Amino acid sequence: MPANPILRLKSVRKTFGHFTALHGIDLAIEEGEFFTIVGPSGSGKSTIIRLLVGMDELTSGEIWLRDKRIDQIPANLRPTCMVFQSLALFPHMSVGQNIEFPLKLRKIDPAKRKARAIELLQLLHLPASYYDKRVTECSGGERQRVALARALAFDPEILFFDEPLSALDYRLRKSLEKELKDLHARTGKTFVYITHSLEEALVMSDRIAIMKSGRFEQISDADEIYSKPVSRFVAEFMGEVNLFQVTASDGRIEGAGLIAAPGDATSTMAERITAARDATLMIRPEYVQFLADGQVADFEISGTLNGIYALGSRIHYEVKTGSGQILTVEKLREDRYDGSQGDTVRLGWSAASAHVIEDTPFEEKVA
Ligand SMILES: Nc1ncnc2c1ncn2[C@@H]1O[C@H](COP(=O)(O)OP(=O)(O)OP(=O)(O)O)[C@@H](O)[C@H]1O
Repeated sequence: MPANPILRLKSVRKTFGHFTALHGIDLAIEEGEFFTIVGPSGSGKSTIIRLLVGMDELTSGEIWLRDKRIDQIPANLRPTCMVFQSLALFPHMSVGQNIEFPLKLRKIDPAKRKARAIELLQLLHLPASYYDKRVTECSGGERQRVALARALAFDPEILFFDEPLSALDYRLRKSLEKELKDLHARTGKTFVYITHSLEEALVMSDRIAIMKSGRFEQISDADEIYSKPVSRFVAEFMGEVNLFQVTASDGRIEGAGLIAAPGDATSTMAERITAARDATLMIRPEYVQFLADGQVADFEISGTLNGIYALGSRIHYEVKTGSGQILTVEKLREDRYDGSQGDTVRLGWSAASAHVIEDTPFEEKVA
């Protein structure tokens, strides 16, 4: 729970007829944080943003901006700002006029407006000469920057982003991700960003909320979500993963052909597995080793090398176990495993690199 939240959602529910899009969610976002909400299509990301900026009404619950309740305040009076997915720049205006628009609304005099617009162009790495350029003559990436400059000209308390990069090509998206992160650091503003792209979330965010069917499954930093997911859903959403349904009795872990070496390393895990109603052992592909003859590991499993896939700098190996499960092993190109399809292999990993998922859904509690 953040110490100094700028934005708080308390039991926010949203229904459309009989359908519940948000199930009473709680959330607190820290001042100056880059907070990303990520989840599959239809999980409720846009619904949250629409409620936050006032484009739609809550069914029940409250939204607070610092110590002020804002859910009943009309959109145009909320001190927040949204960068739309479709940019909504004024096509008949120049870049400068677009950026200055919010300042003009506030009746700031022309010389000051222009100075601020040029400052913002520079902040967004656009040349000052773009001030007189027509928006229609800008590229897609440049328009995104102009839209961001205009959003910053509003000087909002919080900037909301609704998938602003989704329409751009891969290279441009990658470079704008880094620029947005950098912009966040330079402005010190609070950014709330929604995306269905996990990669985007990982590159930019201080914290990530994973959404599923109108609820948050987990809210944490990227590292924790990746290495300690609270559910199978989060584990799989965060990338390639090997999962084993396991049970434990008398300190021994069993399941799906796994061999767990008894001892200190696995006994704490065994206790957690015994206590859990439904436990899954998780190991990411990059932590799995091909074991040499005589080599031992905390966890071991045998199988047949089923496929080898070169992915540029990395190689993925698919191994089929005795129970028919397909496991993935990832190696860097320089650490490639020297084997061929059809080989019998032994895989192993340490208890420290594995994680037990107790499959209890997570809800952040807000005081
Ligand atoms: N006006 C509406 N009337 C009825 N159902 C709606 C309405 N708006 C959203 N929904 C439903 O609410 C759920 C959440 O929608 P939302 O747009 O928030 O999802 P999302 O996570 O943003 O998805 P995407 O990534 O596809 O944009 C979906 O099942 C959607 O069909």
